[in-house]
Amino acid sequence: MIRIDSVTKRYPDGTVAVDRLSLEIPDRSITVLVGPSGCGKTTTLRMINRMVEPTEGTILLDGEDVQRQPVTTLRRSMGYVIQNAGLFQHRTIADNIATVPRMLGWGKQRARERAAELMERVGLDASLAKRYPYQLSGGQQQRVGVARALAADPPVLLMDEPFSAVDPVVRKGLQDELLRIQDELGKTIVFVTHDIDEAIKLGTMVAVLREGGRLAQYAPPAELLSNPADSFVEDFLGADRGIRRLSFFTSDALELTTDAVVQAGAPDAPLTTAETPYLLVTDAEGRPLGWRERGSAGDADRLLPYGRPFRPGTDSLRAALDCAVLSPTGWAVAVDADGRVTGVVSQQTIGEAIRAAHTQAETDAAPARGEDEKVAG
Ligand SMILES: Nc1ncnc2c1ncn2[C@@H]1O[C@H](COP(=O)(O)OP(=O)(O)OP(=O)(O)O)[C@@H](O)[C@H]1O
Repeated sequence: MIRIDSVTKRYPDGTVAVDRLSLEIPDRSITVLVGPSGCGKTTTLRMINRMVEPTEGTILLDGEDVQRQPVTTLRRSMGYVIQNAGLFQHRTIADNIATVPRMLGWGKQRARERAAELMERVGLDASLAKRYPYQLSGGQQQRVGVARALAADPPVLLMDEPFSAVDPVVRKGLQDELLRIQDELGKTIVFVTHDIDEAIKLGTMVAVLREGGRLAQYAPPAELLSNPADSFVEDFLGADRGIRRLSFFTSDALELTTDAVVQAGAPDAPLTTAETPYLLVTDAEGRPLGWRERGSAGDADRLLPYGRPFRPGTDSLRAALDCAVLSPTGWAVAVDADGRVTGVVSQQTIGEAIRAAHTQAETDAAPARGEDEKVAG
């Protein structure tokens, strides 16, 4: 575990970049440092691998002060990824990835095999191995940066705004890839970003820093969204935190109804509990085609679009609500992994599920707060 214990960094010109920061960074999870420009994120990250030395305080790695460890040994246990990847322009992709293994004395063949293995892991086609960085897109270069940092299999990855320079679509791909790699490899990752949405998506724990390098809040993302510590954190989280919080609630408890689902060509189902004036029409395989009004013939070309369906359990309540809001009927369509309709659900039912999820979250949080009060008392 990495423990940052009351660390301060004062640069020679007097700038206090980090002010008495304490953080326990859990093993095998992603901890995100987020905050406005100049709040000391990069300085904090660089103190972990001693590219910057603290003025006061200690940083412990597995209980040992990093100051007491030789810099080279320390850095070998920590992969480092930066914005724009920082690749060696005169070396091929494979050689870039194999840099650290070669430095560690691995043979050429073994290092090359490791590079090929990592290219596959980060989603790069093997045909790119012999290219040079300038022959790759920004997103591909960033993947190479991640592969290079993983090459010697270090337990820790330090990532400084690694995805900031690419467009939103590529960025989303890189974030998803990082979460997948993290699931497979279980690294301890410290990730710096100024983008709160990225922090909320990636972080198991999120440290929000404010200017002057002071910690504003350290909490799991769902807790940040539900209980921002103060107005600074609240402003930093942005306007629609209530909606974003719904991403952390599962949709698997939503009560779906199949009463309003009919196959193309079938007559209306009798009015039942699902008293929607619309029926969802599916094809013979059960895939959604669109909505038709009760009593209408339901020609395929006159159906109302059903919007984007959601998958109960896999997708969150936010996704379910989004489907319902986008649907012209106000009902969301639920599908299984094969895209077959498993039922429909109204905005009203989703609203009830949201209220129930909030109540549950508060009940779950209450005993923990009680414990705190006991300790404080
Ligand atoms: N070598 C240095 N000498 C003096 N001041 C520095 C030095 N490096 C950083 N600073 C200052 O320390 C503060 C924190 O900088 P740091 O780069 O850690 O912030 P950051 O949160 O990573 O910012 P950004 O998001 O803009 O990259 C800033 O005020 C910066 O100007």
